[in-house]
Amino acid sequence: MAVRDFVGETAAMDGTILVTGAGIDMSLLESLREHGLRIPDRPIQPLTEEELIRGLRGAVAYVHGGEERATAGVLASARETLKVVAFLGVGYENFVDVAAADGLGIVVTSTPGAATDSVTELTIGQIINANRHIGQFLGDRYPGWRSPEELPHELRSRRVGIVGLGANGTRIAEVLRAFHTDVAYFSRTRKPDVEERLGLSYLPLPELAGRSDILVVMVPCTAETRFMIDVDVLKRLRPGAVLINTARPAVVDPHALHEAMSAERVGMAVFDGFYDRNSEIAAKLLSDFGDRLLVTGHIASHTREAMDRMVSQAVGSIKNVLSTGADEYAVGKHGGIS
Ligand SMILES: O=C(O)C(=O)CO
Repeated sequence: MAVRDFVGETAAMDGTILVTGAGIDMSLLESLREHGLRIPDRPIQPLTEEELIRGLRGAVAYVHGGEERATAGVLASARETLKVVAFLGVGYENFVDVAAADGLGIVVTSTPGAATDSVTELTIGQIINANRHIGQFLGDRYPGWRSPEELPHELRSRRVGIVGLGANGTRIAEVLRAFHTDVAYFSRTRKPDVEERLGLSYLPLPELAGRSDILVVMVPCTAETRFMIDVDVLKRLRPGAVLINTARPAVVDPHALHEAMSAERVGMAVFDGFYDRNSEIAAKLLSDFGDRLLVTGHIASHTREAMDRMVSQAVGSIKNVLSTGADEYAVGKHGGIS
């Protein structure tokens, strides 16, 4: 389809835009009216596939800011009108079936960099929280340490390993270095410039785990990274280590985590977003480890600044796709950064 036809068709369609999620400033979408899109009053939070399919009826664009899954079936149901899915965030892998979208000619975009500071803040907050046992002493509880060995350590004397040195991993390393923390990393591709700038050392994953008091997981969840933090990695951690996973839960094998927490190899684990709560292993982890397992409800990018940045970036991407069929933040076969 020629670009002009594409634009003309879109404008003539007077289609809608489906917006999902929470905390989205809808006024940031106003300029999409120029592209013939009707803007809804508020985002919705579809809970079921049927609700999502219904929400997508007549939609030309879809801002995905919620926790719903745009499966192959969902996307196929919208194929007549849907041109673009703008995912708010970078971890789209388990939320949008990009291969199916590619097959249907629907462009999927993401928002790299928009939430980096927010994700970093939550991660650093949880590192400090876990390292200093803040949660344990809330309510004016006095520790009464039985020995000096029980005392927590300053970050200056902790060894942190970061798995994944993308934008988020790099920013986390930068902040940790401000605490004079010893930081090493593992990444699919080595980053000599970052190593030099921040004084980081690179190690293969097993070695990285073996020297880490705190292991931070910051990789997308793909076929390659699913369960990459497995029994072998966890058993190498220093006893009582802290595992911080503010990326995607499934990067850590939950059965291996249960084993490592039972053996107190992992002293504390932190997740932002968790495994399917209906699964037996999720229930077991939550019931067996109490306040050694800290779980937040996927809030890493939930700040006003990150949300506004992500929505503005998504609006730019939607405009590009509707007017040219392409965008620099497109993922999958449409290229771009991921
Ligand atoms: O960027 C993303 O995909 C996030 O989920 C941030 O938490």
